[in-house]
Amino acid sequence: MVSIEEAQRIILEQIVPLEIEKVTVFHGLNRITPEDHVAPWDIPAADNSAMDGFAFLHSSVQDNRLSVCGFLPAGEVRRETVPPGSAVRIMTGAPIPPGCDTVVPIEDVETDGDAIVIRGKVKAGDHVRRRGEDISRGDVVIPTGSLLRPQEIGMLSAMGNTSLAVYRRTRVAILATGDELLEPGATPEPGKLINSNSYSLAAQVLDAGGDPVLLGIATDDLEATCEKIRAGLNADLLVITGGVSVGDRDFVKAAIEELGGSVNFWKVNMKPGKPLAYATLQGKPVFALPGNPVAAMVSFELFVRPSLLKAMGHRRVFRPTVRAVLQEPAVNKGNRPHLVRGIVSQCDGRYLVSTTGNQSSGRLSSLTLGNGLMKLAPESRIESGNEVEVMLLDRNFEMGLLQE
Ligand SMILES: Nc1nc2c(c(=O)[nH]1)N[C@H]1C(S)=C(S)[C@@H](COP(=O)(O)OP(=O)(O)OC[C@H]3O[C@@H](n4cnc5c(N)ncnc54)[C@H](O)[C@@H]3O)O[C@H]1N2
Ligand code: MOO
Repeated sequence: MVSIEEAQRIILEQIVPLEIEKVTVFHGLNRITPEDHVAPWDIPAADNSAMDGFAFLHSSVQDNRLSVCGFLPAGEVRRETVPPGSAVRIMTGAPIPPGCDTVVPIEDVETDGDAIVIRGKVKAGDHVRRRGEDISRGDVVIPTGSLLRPQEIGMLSAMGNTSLAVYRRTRVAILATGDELLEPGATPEPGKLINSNSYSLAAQVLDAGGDPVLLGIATDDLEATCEKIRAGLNADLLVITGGVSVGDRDFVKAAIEELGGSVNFWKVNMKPGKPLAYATLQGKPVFALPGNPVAAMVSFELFVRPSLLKAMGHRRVFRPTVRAVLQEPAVNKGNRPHLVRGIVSQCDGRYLVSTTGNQSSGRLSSLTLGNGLMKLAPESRIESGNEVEVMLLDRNFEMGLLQE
């Protein structure tokens, strides 16, 4: 049995970045750039006005008075020099005309016929945005390995890109196994239950930026399991749930081996998720996750999600962790590290955490009620009021609430 950390190390060592594809700029959102993006020109391209106002030469002002000799909207260029003692009415974004070095906003002047009188103090260079003050030609603006957020998408567009290279999305084939499973839409008869794992896992794949491919359900039969796994081999990575424990009808490991794959390890020292098997089949990583709905999702979080992200070029592949104050005692009587589902909240700048109650790994509501995982060491007890480390599964609880 390997530890969680050892399992992550073995898996992540084998994951290599996927190929690169070209996408339209805004489809690059949340993807990773495999190349440096260098500024092809200065932005702004010229000194320009930051305000709707009047442009003039600061040293030529006498008695705060300037005569107005023209109008310059954004999108136009004035080539004639503005004479000393004169000002041009200029709109935000218009290039500063020759002979000027300063802008005064409209609301800081009084009009007196064809002249303006500046109220208050104006310093030379005020309200002028300098050429290249955003980015300068030749700057590496977005380095290799950067995550493309909306601001990077805007910057790439400003740099003239209409398409760009990103790492391809990981295609993840998802297979559920078990004679007891029905697809959603059916009403469970005695002995049957609905396949929820395929959909929670597909959602986890989407959430990580991957591309899920649903293979359906394999019945508990070696041949049927082999056939379904074969159908998933054109994906980049396979995720199978159920049939990986020691039951008489647990065929997943045997099917992988039958198809020529090799199991790198089986069983991780954790609860839930212990029976996880990690295999390689035709060069593809195969994650055989336990069937219990919580075990499947928690082991996806710990092992599959970081792998997906690494394959898509990400370097930050692990969920954030915070220290939170326990609101009740937490006990792990077992001999495996226990990933206890918790409800994390914030109060007066501190994180608080309580458990989601019954931690059965068949109880999916232990995840729907919460937003974090705390790892309790074997045979340990942590008293209320002590701090524990919690991995945050989402940060929605930190968003500002609408006032009713
Ligand atoms: N004798 C032992 N029995 C079990 C052990 C063990 O060490 N010795 N381990 C237990 C643990 S821990 C887990 S976790 C489960 C995992 O077993 P499998 O991966 O073989 O999963 P199944 O037996 O196929 O299913 C377990 C459970 O989950 C339900 N399930 C399965 N697939 C789905 C799905 N797609 N959607 C929703 N629910 C699903 C299934 O009906 C079972 O109730 O084994 C323990 N047993
Ligand atoms: O470890 Mo199993 O994964 O508890 O349900």
